[in-house]
Amino acid sequence: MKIAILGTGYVGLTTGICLSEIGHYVTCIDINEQKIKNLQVGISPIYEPGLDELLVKNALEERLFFTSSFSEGLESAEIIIIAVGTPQRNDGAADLSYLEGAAVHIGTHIQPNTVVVIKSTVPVGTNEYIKDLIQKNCPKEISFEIVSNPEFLRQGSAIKDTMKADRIVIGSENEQAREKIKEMYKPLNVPFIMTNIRSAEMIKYASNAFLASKISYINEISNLCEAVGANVEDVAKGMGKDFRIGEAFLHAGIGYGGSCFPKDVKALLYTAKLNGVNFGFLNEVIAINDHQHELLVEKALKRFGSLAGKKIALLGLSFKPETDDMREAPSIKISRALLSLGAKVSAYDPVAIENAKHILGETIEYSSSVKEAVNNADAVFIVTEWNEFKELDLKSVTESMKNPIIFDGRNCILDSKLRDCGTVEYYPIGKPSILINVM
Ligand SMILES: NC(=O)c1ccc[n+]([C@@H]2O[C@H](COP(=O)([O-])OP(=O)(O)OC[C@H]3O[C@@H](n4cnc5c(N)ncnc54)[C@H](O)[C@@H]3O)[C@@H](O)[C@H]2O)c1
Ligand SMILES: O=c1ccn([C@@H]2O[C@H](COP(=O)(O)OP(=O)(O)O[C@H]3O[C@H](CO)[C@@H](O)[C@H](O)[C@H]3O)[C@@H](O)[C@H]2O)c(=O)[nH]1
Repeated sequence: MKIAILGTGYVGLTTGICLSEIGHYVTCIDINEQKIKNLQVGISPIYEPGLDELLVKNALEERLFFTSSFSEGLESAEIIIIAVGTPQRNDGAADLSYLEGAAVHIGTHIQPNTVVVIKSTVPVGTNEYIKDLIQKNCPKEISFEIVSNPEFLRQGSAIKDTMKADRIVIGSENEQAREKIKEMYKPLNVPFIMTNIRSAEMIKYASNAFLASKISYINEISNLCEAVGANVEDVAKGMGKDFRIGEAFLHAGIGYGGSCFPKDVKALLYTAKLNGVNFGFLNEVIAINDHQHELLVEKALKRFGSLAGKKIALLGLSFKPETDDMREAPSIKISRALLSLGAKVSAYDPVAIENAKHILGETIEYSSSVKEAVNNADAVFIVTEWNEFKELDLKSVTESMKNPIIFDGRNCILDSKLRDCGTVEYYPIGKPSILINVM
């Protein structure tokens, strides 16, 4: 099939790669000309292990193309997928302006009998609104259908999540359009969930808000564990083995971040408010998460009394491992809080430093290795659970620090590693601190 995708962000690009990988001819279009120029020579705007190789492979096999020309990209497309951003507005609602821009371009170039798919995360009612907008921008009356097909991939494992998805949700009011989208995904051999358009739109927000709630729940349990001397990891394991609860998304830590959970929980809350439904539960989910972001600084203040003049080494900047994405990363709030308390911050991340510089500028120091970041530090904060940090030679880390003190925001250091490292003070989340003094 010939498919056009609008947007070459995480979703547009990885969807384009996967659809071409299963044999379709895909043209990705973006208004950002520099992104397109880079993609045309095989340079990806995002980091994910294995993504560059697949990008180049599919481009060389002439099934994956990039253009900033809408006429070229939309010409002869049987299916047009919209994967543009829907960021958060100041009032919490989803900003639909990129979608509205996409509708104008599609209206101008769409051919009869095309199926337009909205993959961007959009509030209930948006598919109908965008269909009308496309129609209004068509030079003449044209017959086309709209399908809601929300995306559930995670950053860092987007290709795998798409190729081996748990389900594909197709929301449509039209039998032929639904069958066409089923056909497009058929080679993936993934279960389909067929709904009407509004339910498909709601499934996406309900899923993200549920996962965010699960994280806030275990984080609040972890705070209680600390207060009563229990271990949240054992508690999560004991809970998760019950198949009705499940083990996933029960890792306590410094709260969720990223380009989706924060904005999508707020957008669902906004939809509830708009429709007169009191969804106060979500306010608690957000409040717990905001507090978790402050936890490492709170713990350090308790330990040191004052952080003025202290050097804190931040290990990890991206909002999660295997991505260079800094959107809503807890490291941003943590850095700013430390700076406001007079501390110096020295940060290391395997891939996110360039993106972090766009947000934090030169307010913090950037190190090119863990060794450089921790040198003479008063404390280490582990902010992102990169494998590199799990595998650290802790003895050499603590020996080069001024004080061998570690605040682990992701509980990623094994007890056995701590026992082998000599003198250390280790403060995890939701479980007892470990204080080892071999002197
Ligand atoms: N990032 C994720 O992991 C993820 C997962 C599932 C769903 N989503 C949802 O998918 C959507 C896209 O997310 P993202 O992270 O890929 O976004 P992004 O902001 O990283 O990328 C969006 C891209 O769309 C381009 N764009 C804007 N207007 C355009 C237009 N009119 N025509 C063509 N291109 C245009 C931008 O230049 C940008 O490159 C959002 O609604 C998001 O909530 C994201
Ligand atoms: O047990 C857990 C699991 C995750 N997180 C945090 O939650 C955030 C989000 O993690 P994850 O869900 O793995 O990453 P995303 O790439 O943001 O993916 C989410 O958001 C996407 C965009 O909507 C959806 O498509 C995915 O299904 C959904 O998992 C990160 O800050 C994680 O550190 C925890 O704190 N504890």
